[in-house]
Amino acid sequence: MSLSRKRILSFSENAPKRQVRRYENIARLYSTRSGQSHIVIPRKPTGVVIGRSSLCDIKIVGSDVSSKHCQLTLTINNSQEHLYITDLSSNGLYINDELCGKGTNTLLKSGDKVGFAKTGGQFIFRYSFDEEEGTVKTHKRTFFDDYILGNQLGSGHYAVVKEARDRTTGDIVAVKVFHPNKSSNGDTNDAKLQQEMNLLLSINHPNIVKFISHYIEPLNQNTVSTYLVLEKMNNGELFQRIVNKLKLRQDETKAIFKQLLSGVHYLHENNIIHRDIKPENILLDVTPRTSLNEKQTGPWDDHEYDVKVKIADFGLAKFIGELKFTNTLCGTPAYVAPEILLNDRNYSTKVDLWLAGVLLYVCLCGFPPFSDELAPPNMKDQILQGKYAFYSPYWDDISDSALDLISNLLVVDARDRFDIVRTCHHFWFGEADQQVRAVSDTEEQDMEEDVPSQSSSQVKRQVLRSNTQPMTLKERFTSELNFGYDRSSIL
Ligand SMILES: Nc1ncnc2c1ncn2[C@@H]1O[C@H](COP(=O)(O)OP(=O)(O)OP(=O)(O)O)[C@@H](O)[C@H]1O
Repeated sequence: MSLSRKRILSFSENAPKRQVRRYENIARLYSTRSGQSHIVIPRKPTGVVIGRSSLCDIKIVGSDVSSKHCQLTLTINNSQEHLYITDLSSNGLYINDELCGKGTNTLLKSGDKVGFAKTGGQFIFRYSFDEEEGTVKTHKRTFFDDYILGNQLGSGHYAVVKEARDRTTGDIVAVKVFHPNKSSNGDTNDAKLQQEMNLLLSINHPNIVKFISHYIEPLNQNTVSTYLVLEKMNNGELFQRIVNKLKLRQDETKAIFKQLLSGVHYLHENNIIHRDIKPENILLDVTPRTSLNEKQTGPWDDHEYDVKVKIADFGLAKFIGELKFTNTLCGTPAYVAPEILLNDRNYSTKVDLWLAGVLLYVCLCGFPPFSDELAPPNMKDQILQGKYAFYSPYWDDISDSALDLISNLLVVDARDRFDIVRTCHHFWFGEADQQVRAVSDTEEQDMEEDVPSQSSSQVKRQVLRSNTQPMTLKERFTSELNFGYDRSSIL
């Protein structure tokens, strides 16, 4: 008889007066020491206690093992069984060489190393359904089955973002780990959510950060953590590019916007409204130039061969809840469309065009069109009234056609605002980059001919009040750094 069989017997023998009940196995602990027996864990609904006492369900030996060292508890989450291990010991329970701490609950994953104090031995934990072929029950793969988590890339309001490596392909991805949420109870909303997730998973466009997969991992009996696996972008955010350069050239902005609007168009065709387009959510992948003779794909910096622009964070409300998402948007209103501020539930895809207008303004002059420095009125009222201007000297060298486009995007009444198709076809995009790069007298003449007279009346060039000074993104970023960096409060 094998030693592991003996362990099962010791489990059954602990209930001599009751009917001996045999439970199916749920997992095994494989000893890392040769000669030491493995432990078989039964699927006992009331939990399994492991310790030195013969009253335990599973008895283990070791001078510093506590009489009740730990308890394993079975939970079912999203139709999936998991075991939690609770540390009851005085001398320590170790998971993956880390001390758990008395009273703590830890979710066990296949491959975890479990140590019982110093003398109780070390074991590798595996769920039975991970290793038994032909069983009816299939173990839904967990995030940790598929990926190895790496360094943190950053953090936002709702999540931390980490790098991870695909265990099978070796591909590097970005993983958004959302702050823990209450676990669901499998109601009909789950089916709807799953449907919406499937739509997000099907989104495939060169200017949208690819959504690869998602996992809902239980943290304990009541909470879950969602892992969103995303294509990893390698060169940071548009935000940082604007901060580094103070503002972007017109030709560069145009090349970035052509890509960005192509992504927005695709989202709108799929009935997805982003609602949070801002420089932090536009990520970049830069391919360096191999030599200065290599022809660039666009008006990029000298060392850059190509800059790919991708929109991140679409469909976020699905993961964090509609109310929380809208509240967060309205908490940092520089980029919020008026209809969202007014809590109009009938908002449309036009919301994203307002945001594109704000972003275009920021790219070209380096500061946002609505801010408290420009008060009165306060920022919220500036947005609700559509009160902004193209201040001299910041906008002096920017072509009228760019101003015309912004004027057609920052329109409070969404019905009168440009939609994505009109925006993509705006004549600013047709202007030759060469002309825009260095504004010349000839160019100004050419553009005057281009600009329809009706649009030029909307262009509001204005001289700033003498006591007003708009703060650039860079100045906001630097001053926030001095007071402890919370980027979410910058814009
Ligand atoms: N797919 C990705 N590839 C590489 N880095 C990413 C990716 N997604 C997010 N990041 C980085 O992770 C950090 C946090 O991103 P996250 O989206 O959580 O926050 P945010 O968009 O900056 O703010 P919030 O979500 O609060 O609006 C950012 O610095 C972002 O650049």
